[in-house]
Amino acid sequence: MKLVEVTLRHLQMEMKSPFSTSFGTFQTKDFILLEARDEQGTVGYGESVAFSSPWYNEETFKTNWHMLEDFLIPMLLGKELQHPDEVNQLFSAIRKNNMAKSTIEGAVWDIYAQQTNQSLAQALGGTKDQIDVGISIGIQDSVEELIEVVRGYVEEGYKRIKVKIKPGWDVDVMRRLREAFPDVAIMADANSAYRLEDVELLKQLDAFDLTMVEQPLASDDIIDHATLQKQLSTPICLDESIHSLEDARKAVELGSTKIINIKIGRVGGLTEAKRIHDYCMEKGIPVWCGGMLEAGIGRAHNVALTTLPNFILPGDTAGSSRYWEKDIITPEVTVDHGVIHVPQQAGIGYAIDLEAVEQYTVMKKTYNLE
Ligand SMILES: O=C(O)CCC(=O)C1=CC=C[C@@H](O)[C@@H]1C(=O)O
Ligand SMILES: [Mg+2]
Repeated sequence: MKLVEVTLRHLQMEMKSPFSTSFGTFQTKDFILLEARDEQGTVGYGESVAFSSPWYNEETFKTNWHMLEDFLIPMLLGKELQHPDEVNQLFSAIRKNNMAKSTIEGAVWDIYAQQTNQSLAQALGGTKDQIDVGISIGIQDSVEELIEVVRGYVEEGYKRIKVKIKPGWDVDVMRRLREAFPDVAIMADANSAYRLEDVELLKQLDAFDLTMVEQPLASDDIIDHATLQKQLSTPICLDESIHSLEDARKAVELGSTKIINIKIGRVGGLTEAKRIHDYCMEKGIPVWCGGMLEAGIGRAHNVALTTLPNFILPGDTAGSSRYWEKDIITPEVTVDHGVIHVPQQAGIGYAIDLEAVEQYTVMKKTYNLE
């Protein structure tokens, strides 16, 4: 496999409804869709999950474009590859910039799966033909509104409900949610909104039988989460703190986390995501696939990854229609009573919808061998 042409597109899509977290509200998604073609003419797609501003991590739409244009595409164009894992090795010479790396690595995995005539799920070692999924709900204007939104998704059959918490929107909200839904799997995502000094408040969450509390402390912390976990009965799940297999190993060895939210972009691609999955399976640490409000290509990669056996907790891969009036893939990702049926075709199993892509394209640039 040898990439001979890569096209970057700036796509702009409006979310059906704004998504609010402890860091602010998200409505318009500006992101990079990457199309790679190899010498046999096979085309693969990757999607950058970097947001326009660096609120989730240090990467942005613009830093990703710069890294792809000036470093990552030139490193891969014309390079003979036997397996997508080689991309992870090649990119180890570049510090961080995981979401940029993941964008092109995902396209290489897509090409590889097509050329070996297997689904991306099979190429990754996936074992499931359907996956359980949950849904992540942003901060609402009132608890009453949150309860109604949750009720709708519970009735749709989503297997787990994730809600955002932050100081002033936490214990009372979770108590009222648990009272309204005594038997539903509920988790909370704090996006680093708390400090170790908030331990007494966070301990109050133990009363609500949450499946986990995600990333309560600083986004680059592992030590304080270990101290906090010793005082909480609710399992801590790390998201932002885990950028690599090494981070996962340190967090598990220190007891900082009992569950890991794997996001392909955050860890630099599917190869590293699989390595973290395999390590966690060996250590008895369950994982699930987080979401970054992806469009259809990123969503398709999440579906494939979630077929690996240690993805035993429902992830955040809700259906396309939850986010977009019209997604960039056909068919769209659909959820059937909390279950996604995994496509078995070669590659990602969803076709690109070029009409929708053109509709959302702000600009594009093609890079090929000189
Ligand atoms: O894609 C989805 O539906 C999940 C989105 C989601 O919960 C998040 C996306 C990005 C940052 C956070 O707000 C949050 C997360 O941390 O998991
Ligand atoms: Mg999170």
